[in-house]
Amino acid sequence: MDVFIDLKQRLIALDWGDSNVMTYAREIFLDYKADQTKPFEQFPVKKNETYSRYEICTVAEKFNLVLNVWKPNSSNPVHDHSGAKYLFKVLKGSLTDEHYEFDHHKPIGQRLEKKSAVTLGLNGVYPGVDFTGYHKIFNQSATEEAISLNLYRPPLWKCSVIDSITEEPRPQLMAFANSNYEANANTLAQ
Ligand SMILES: N[C@@H](CS(=O)O)C(=O)O
Ligand SMILES: [Fe+2]
Repeated sequence: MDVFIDLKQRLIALDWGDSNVMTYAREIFLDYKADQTKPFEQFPVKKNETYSRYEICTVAEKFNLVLNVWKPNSSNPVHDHSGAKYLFKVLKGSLTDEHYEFDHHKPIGQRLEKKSAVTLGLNGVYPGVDFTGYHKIFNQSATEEAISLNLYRPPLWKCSVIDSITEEPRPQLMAFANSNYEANANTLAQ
């Protein structure tokens, strides 16, 4: 069952050349309601991972849609999106997004400065559409898994992670827990 088919079709129908497209995508995200009848069992956190990424849809040069499934008490490292803008919606549990400023010229221990934080509950949608800096997302719950649906424009496939010890940016390629999800944008377009 493709629980995201309607959402994908609405996103694909947008004009991705329009500079306001993320605002329209945000409206679509606000409209979309998580179905609470256990539709996410097909997306477990993989063994040895604290969170797993599932590719839901990629439309080259336009956007990609990624489902992130977070174990209790888990976080990703502070990272950027290589210039891609993003949005996300909480489909299960609650998640916090912290934004940081990274200054390579400062001494280690002071290079990352927390600028803001937002915590979103079920069906909460990230409030911005323009942020392209450094951030991390985490699940503060000690007991509950959390799930977010993240949208990136253009598609996110690499980022820079700030190493927690050296505080140097380290390039990283995004790996997906599903390598050939059946319902990609090409399938939809046919
Ligand atoms: N791009 C992040 C998820 S989010 O922070 O946008 C990751 O894969 O860890
Ligand atoms: Fe991110």
